[in-house]
Amino acid sequence: MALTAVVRIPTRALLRPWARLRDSALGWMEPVGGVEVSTQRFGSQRVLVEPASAAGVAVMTFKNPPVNSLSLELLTELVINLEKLENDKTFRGVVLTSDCPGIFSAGLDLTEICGRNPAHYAEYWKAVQEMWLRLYLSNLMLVAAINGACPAGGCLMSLTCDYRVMADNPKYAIGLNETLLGIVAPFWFKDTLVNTIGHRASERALQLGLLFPPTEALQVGMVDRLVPEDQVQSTALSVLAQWMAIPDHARQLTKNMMRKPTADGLLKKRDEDIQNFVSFISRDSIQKSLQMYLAKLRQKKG
Ligand SMILES: CCCCCCCC/C=C\CC(=O)SCCNC(=O)CCNC(=O)[C@H](O)C(C)(C)COP(=O)(O)OP(=O)(O)OC[C@H]1O[C@@H](n2cnc3c(N)ncnc32)[C@H](O)[C@@H]1OP(=O)(O)O
Repeated sequence: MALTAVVRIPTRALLRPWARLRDSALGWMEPVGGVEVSTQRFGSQRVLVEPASAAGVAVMTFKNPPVNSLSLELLTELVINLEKLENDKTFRGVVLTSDCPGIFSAGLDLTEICGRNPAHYAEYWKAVQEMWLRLYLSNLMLVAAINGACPAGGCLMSLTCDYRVMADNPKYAIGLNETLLGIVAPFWFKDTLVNTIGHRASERALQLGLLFPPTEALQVGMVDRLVPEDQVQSTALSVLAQWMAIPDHARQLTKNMMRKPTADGLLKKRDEDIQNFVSFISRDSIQKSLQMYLAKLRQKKG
């Protein structure tokens, strides 16, 4: 469709920005009693979903350049697209990957947690929680095709998947590096890591903010397989093909049995976790650390 084409947006979507994002993210723009707007205003989508050639499988590609940072918009689109895939019973498995060369995701968008107000921090953190809960408890089989750097929130996102394939390129690294920024990975980040690589390895990795190159990530169990860069997505798809042989109901119940207690840890105290985040991130000392870190990232080029 040409960028200037006119579509009708339902009035409810104009009244509620969240609904508008929903509609634009998924192309659910129904031609019912609204006002006309140009699609140009909704042109760039941050999460692409394409059916793969194998039946029942989709590829979800994050497209939020330059580094796929987890902005509020990206998080929102991700959750909405996942929900849409879950509701469409033809899909059983999804590969999560990135469209940004050399970067899977740079993690939380630092501009969302730096220099904003408490209400924004609360809204943002709720969206981060939602992303984690939805991915971690998804009934779908999720395979991360990690085709680039994967720090912090990017690593968390990949850890919610059922299997991780990473590009065997020593330039890339994966890990929860929060302490290097002077911040602390929350308990549910920690729990997700412990469930993946065990307690001792997590303790060391979290305290030191370790970013593992691919070979070490494989050794510690943070990723399941390394392949040449150009085979990451095809390998993820073939892993999914193997998982598809398992009856869904048995696999889903097993996944839920393994993960629900961890998710319940957050579900029981979501509001408290938001309050803790807001008061932690609003501290002057934390804001200073984040500003310095962002400035360092920006200076790299100069
Ligand atoms: C009690 C409860 C307490 C709770 C505490 C809070 C818990 C918070 C939990 C999670 C934290 C996070 O996820 S924080 C994010 C951490 N992420 C990182 O440390 C990664 C930072 N980025 C990089 O290392 C690199 O950018 C890269 C390896 C991902 C890519 O390198 P490359 O050289 O290709 O690109 P640049 O570094 O030049 O970056 C390009 C451009 O993007 C900006 N950028 C990078 N990362 C982020 C980010 N995470 N958020 C926002 N913006 C980012 C970077 O500044 C450059 O911008 P400019 O083009 O303007 O210079």
